[in-house]
Amino acid sequence: MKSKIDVVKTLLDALPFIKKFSNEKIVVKYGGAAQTSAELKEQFAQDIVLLHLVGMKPIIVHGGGKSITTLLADLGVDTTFVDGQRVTTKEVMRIVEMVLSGEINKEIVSLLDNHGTKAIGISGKDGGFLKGMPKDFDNFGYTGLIEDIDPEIVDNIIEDGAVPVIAPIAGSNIIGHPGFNINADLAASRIAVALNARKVLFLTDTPGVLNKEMKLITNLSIEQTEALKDDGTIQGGMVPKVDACIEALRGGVKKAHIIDGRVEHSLLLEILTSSGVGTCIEL
Ligand SMILES: Nc1ncnc2c1ncn2[C@@H]1O[C@H](COP(=O)(O)OP(=O)(O)O)[C@@H](O)[C@H]1O
Ligand SMILES: CC(=O)N[C@@H](CCC(=O)OP(=O)(O)O)C(=O)O
Repeated sequence: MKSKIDVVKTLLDALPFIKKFSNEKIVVKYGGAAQTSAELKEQFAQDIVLLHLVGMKPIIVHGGGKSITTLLADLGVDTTFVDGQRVTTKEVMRIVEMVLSGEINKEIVSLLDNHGTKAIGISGKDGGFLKGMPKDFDNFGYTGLIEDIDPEIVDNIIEDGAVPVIAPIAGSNIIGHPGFNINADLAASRIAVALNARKVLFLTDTPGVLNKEMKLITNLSIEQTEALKDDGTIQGGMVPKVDACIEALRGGVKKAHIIDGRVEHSLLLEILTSSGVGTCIEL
């Protein structure tokens, strides 16, 4: 058991990190793969509440790919992925919006609320936050890219002392358009850049970026990351994730981390300790 002085030391160890990141915006991409158990979800909420209470400005962008795939299967609707991105028919788009905006977004908001932090859930359709455009309509349908961001609604939520919780769906300027399904990793990086975030963290279901021997790579430059994509070491869902890290870094975010959302309190370990966890990508 820890002695009382050990407890104090743990708190003091966190002090430089609290000073460094206090008042800074930190975008946390909470992937569907890291939302697997009720216990992990609770711990994630506690981590966000603590970061918020010590003065940081966490912004959550969530995924939910696994839940979307499960509901589509339950409904007997086929779904396919190309390079880690879902092909989104009009029918799939309805389910994507139900799961992301209707279910997961509100679940995260309630969790944060239950732990004592005011949270406001929106999708990119709210307040004209994200405007999308087709990635490649013929091959991907309503899967989109972000064309434009108006950060005002999120800045207002932060100013109001709440944590923004964002579902990665973009609106359209065309009347009656169903909107766009945006890969949550790519949404997180664009949002991090537009909001001048200091850091972006991606919580997922692997220890970080793994090499061909399945060992964790703790630090990567952009060039090294591109090389791992080119030689096929990085595949599937990790492709949009590292693309998102690179986009965030090129847009001025100082560090991008890919960390294991299955590890207890991985967010606090990464942000408030010197040991860090997962893969850190920087310029
Ligand atoms: N080099 C790699 N290192 C780690 N994971 C990889 C790598 N290449 C492919 N992957 C895959 O990427 C997955 C993470 O992406 P994804 O399933 O989309 O997660 P999330 O729902 O968190 O966005 C991992 O579970 C793993 O199967
Ligand atoms: C275009 C595209 O692929 N959109 C994703 C959106 C959710 C997501 O990105 O969820 P994860 O972060 O849990 O993978 C999808 O439909 O699954």
